[in-house]
Amino acid sequence: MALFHVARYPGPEAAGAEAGADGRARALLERLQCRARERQRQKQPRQQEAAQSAGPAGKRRAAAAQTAEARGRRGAGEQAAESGRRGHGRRWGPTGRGGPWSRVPVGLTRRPPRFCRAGSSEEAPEESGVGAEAAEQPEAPDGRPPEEASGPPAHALLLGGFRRSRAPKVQPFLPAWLAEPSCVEKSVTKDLVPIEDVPEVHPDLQKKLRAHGISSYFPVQAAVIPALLESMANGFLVGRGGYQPSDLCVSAPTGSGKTLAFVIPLVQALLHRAMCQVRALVVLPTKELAQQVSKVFNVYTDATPLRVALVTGQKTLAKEQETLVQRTVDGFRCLADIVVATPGRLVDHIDQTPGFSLQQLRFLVIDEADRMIDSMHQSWLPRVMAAAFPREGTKSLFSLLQRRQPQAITAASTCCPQMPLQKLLFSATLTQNPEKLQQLGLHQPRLFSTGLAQRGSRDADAEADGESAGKYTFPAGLTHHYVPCSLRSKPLVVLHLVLEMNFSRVLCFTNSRENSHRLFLLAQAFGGVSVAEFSSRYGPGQRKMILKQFEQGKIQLLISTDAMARGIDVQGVQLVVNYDAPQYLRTYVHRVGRTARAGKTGQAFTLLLKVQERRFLRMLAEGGVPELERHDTPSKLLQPLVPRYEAALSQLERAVKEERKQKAA
Ligand SMILES: Nc1ncnc2c1ncn2[C@@H]1O[C@H](COP(=O)(O)OP(=O)(O)OP(=O)(O)O)[C@@H](O)[C@H]1O
Repeated sequence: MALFHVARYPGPEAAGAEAGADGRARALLERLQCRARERQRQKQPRQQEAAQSAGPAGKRRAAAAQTAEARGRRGAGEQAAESGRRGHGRRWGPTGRGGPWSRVPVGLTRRPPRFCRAGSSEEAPEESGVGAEAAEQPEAPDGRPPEEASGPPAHALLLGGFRRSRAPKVQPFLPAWLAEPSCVEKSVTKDLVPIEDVPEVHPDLQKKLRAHGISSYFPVQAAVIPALLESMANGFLVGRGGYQPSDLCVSAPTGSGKTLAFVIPLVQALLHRAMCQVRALVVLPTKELAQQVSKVFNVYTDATPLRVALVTGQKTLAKEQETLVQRTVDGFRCLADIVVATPGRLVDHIDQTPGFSLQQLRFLVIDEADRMIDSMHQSWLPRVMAAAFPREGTKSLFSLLQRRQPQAITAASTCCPQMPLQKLLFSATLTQNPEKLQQLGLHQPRLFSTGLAQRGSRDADAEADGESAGKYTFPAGLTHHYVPCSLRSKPLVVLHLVLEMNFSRVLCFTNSRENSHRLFLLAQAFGGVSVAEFSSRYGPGQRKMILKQFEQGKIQLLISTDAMARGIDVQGVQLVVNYDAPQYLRTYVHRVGRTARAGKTGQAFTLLLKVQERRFLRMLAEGGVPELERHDTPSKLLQPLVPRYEAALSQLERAVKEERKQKAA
């Protein structure tokens, strides 16, 4: 089983922690030295005074104390110099060579400092450990503790008297729109709104919704659809008085129906457009997701004049160009009203497709917005904005409607009708970090959220970048479990879960392509379960086929990398297994969100090694995951599978060798 790599959490055992402890040790040591020197400076006049008043005996004691203290300072100075020389390497105790304790590595010691009496109970464990290294002295040769040996007298506190005061917590300042979102019910089984109760939606669209088995709107749809329709009440143009509609951000759990929350209003807004122009652009992180969203658009634009183009790189550039523009005698004709794209391919078309124009773009939807913000380094958004807002003076067929970036409203700016560009952000894990959101240049944004309002702004700083403070909400029908197991037994536990639970669709996530492939080969060799893998080893066409077969129930166990963790909506996934525990809470949210969608129930099992347990469970608890149920798999349950498993392992070894040979050839 050494063939499987397991991503380990960087626990205290990890080398990184040791390096971190070194850095902290050095900082603490410097602080201690500084304080000791200061205390000494304050003490010196008092000692001299006392010595003068106590006569020759007192003078001797004072001199001894000073000598000892100087010795202590020298020792600490050497330590600091030594640590400076060695950089981040492993360092040794302060008095250097000789003493029986002196070769204890700094990062490993956890004893409290003997000289740090005051305040030592308040210190963080790492700091206590480091402090012990910094301040501790060797025992005297006669075995007496240093206080009793020839060092300084007990009352001469060399280092100590310091108390670690808590730094006041900096409260974040959140803009009002983030701090006070419009609250949305998180459960899709509560607060459903019958379709007829939202009369703003076009009757044809209502009919289509019913035809597809949708009789009520989920809470996020009931909140967002009317808000969006209202913001476009003035048609494509800016409202009277220069009114520009607000950008919208939507944060709602996985499987809560966010896709229809933008598809319905966008289709309705474009239903009566006069000319075909690209008015709506939807950007998504992966080809599969883009394909899924374009399918939903196709359903609701069917039997309308609206055209949807998918640009993801699945076809050649030329083929995609044919769906976007057509050359005419006097220029180009646009062929798409709605473009669904991945960012890279979109930029290719902006650069290389003659006649492809975003100057009439009215809606920019950024789905899986937090992931898209992470990919901002690709500069796709500035490229889209530059294409959507032409430089002043550029001649255009639609110069009457030529628009400028939102700016201060003046009498002059309101005299020409302008088409606004409204940004719509959607995610189950939308960041609340204002700095990150600022990169999107949102205009008077409005937030719809299922979870953040209850927590208020206080927790938002914890959320700022990462993964804590109970900020995410999960589908109500999802139950979370963890399975303690060893590295050796992990594949066996997966097979046991799949066979024991007898689910027709199980999605199993690993942290790498390699792990997915080997687990797939092993499960295949084990037999008794129809298994496939989904990763970048396969081309888009093959991946599409695999997804289809999985949806049809032809594949019982699909082993996947995180390529499938986000947004993919496969009906009837009952069980998600995290073969490798995800490293980030966001990843966990999206992986387990492939089950328990649209009000259904589902289960998530995470396999945890002993070293991962504490940290992983803490991460989830801080992130608002309902308590995980422990699911033990005693060896007597696994035992019957072992002989087949051993045989499968041998087959796997052979298969891996064979693949290596083929690669090398
Ligand atoms: N009002 C509704 N009634 C019944 N089913 C619905 C409704 N709205 C959406 N659905 C179904 O719910 C499922 C999940 O919807 P969708 O993919 O939009 O979720 P999501 O919120 O985008 O999830 P994720 O965050 O994982 O991308 C889809 O299969 C969709 O058809």
